[in-house]
Amino acid sequence: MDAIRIVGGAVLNGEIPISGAKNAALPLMIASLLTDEALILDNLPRLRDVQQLQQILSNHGVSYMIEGKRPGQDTMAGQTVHLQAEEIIDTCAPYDLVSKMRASFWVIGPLLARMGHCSVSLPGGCAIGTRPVDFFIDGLAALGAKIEIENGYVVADAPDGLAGGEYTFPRISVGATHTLMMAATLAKGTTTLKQAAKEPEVVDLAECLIAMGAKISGAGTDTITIEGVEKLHGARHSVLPDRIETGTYAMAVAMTGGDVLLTGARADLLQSALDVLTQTGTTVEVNDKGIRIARNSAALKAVSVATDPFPGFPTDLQAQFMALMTMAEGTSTITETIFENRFMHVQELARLGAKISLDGQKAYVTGVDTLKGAQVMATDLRASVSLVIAGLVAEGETKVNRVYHLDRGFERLEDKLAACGATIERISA
Ligand SMILES: CC(=O)N[C@H]1[C@@H](OP(=O)(O)OP(=O)(O)OC[C@H]2O[C@@H](n3ccc(=O)[nH]c3=O)[C@H](O)[C@@H]2O)O[C@H](CO)[C@@H](O)[C@@H]1O
Ligand SMILES: C=C(OP(=O)(O)O)C(=O)O
Repeated sequence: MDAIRIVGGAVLNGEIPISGAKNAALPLMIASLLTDEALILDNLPRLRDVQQLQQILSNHGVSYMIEGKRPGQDTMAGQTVHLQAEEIIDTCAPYDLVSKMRASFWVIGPLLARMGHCSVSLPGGCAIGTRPVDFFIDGLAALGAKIEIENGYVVADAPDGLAGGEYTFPRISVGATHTLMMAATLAKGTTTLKQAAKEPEVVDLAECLIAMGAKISGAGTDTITIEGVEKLHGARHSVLPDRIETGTYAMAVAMTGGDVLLTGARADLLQSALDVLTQTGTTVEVNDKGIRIARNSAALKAVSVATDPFPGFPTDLQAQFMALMTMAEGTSTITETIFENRFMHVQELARLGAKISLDGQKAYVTGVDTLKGAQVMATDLRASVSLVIAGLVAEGETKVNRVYHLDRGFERLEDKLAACGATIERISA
């Protein structure tokens, strides 16, 4: 199995192109199930989760065609992919496929809306908490579906189609908002979703659905209204830049020092994280090409953060920020409020010499002068990349095992960092 080998100590300088967002690409691909015409997605990142979802969608009958590059086009630019579900050939999403990633469960919304029936295995995804699906079940029931859980599958029926309804999410859920919004586009009548997620990926999906003929207003606020239509049609949509990839590289540069332009990044997608970085003493400058991150030899200041739904500090950047704080001056308190088990990186950061203590949902990180390279591994995607960030400054060699987690969500990670001067490579462990 591959591993990432890093020799710490290099300062990062140069440019890093930001890819299309994994967490927007996945629901956008799933939206292709809602129409028999082609959905063309530009700027789709090359990621393991995208490949995995392609397999799941192909099981339902979605054809997948990657457009060749035009002459002169950057070979590293995101892909353009045509997805077309001319016919749904299978309404069952089986355990083997769905158990590998959380987002695959979201097919339940479009399949039920288009076909009036489906059975979808309970999902997998990053091991960061129990991650129940009660909001999906209650929300789809509010749209008239009859739902049973049978042998690990959610079996959903709406033989006469879904009907518009009102659902208030008990707490903010990105995936349940995506799913109910997609389902409601083909329901008879108007649906109101209250306390909906306001994440940029929800807005991106809504924009794509609107381009497909859906009638949606309020995406990006906490109340989304969807007036059902009889049919959706094909459309072309470009996946928005990855705010978590952006924040990850921003923290890497803050960690090593240097000066890097994150090209194609959009500051409005992660303002809270950028504000926190500024407080650490890192320079954050927005220009017409993206976001420039720089830090000279001045020490990093410890800053405390609590994760929160958008526009708050994202839980998907919590591990990376913790890595940064391991080298800051003073003690930082990091509070995780979204997932109950998202501190799995703490013990691995400790292997590199970090000083972190845990008390329930709070981590207290006291900065140290040096980290030292070691063999580490993580159990989820963002935890894995936090170890890469720490490895970039740790003395000597760090080997990050279980690299498949990184491949789920970071496109060409080692190439992007190496191009800015990091000593990092993929090796066969
Ligand atoms: C592929 C993707 O986009 N994944 C993102 C998505 O995950 P995901 O959509 O799974 O996360 P949610 O927003 O649904 O989860 C938020 C909280 O709600 C709880 N909950 C959710 C649904 C439900 O039916 N019942 C319930 O209790 C969850 O356990 C969690 O505590 O949003 C998370 C929060 O920003 C991010 O960390 C993930 O990277
Ligand atoms: C938690 C994540 O992904 P997933 O929801 O697919 O597990 C993530 O992207 O950080």
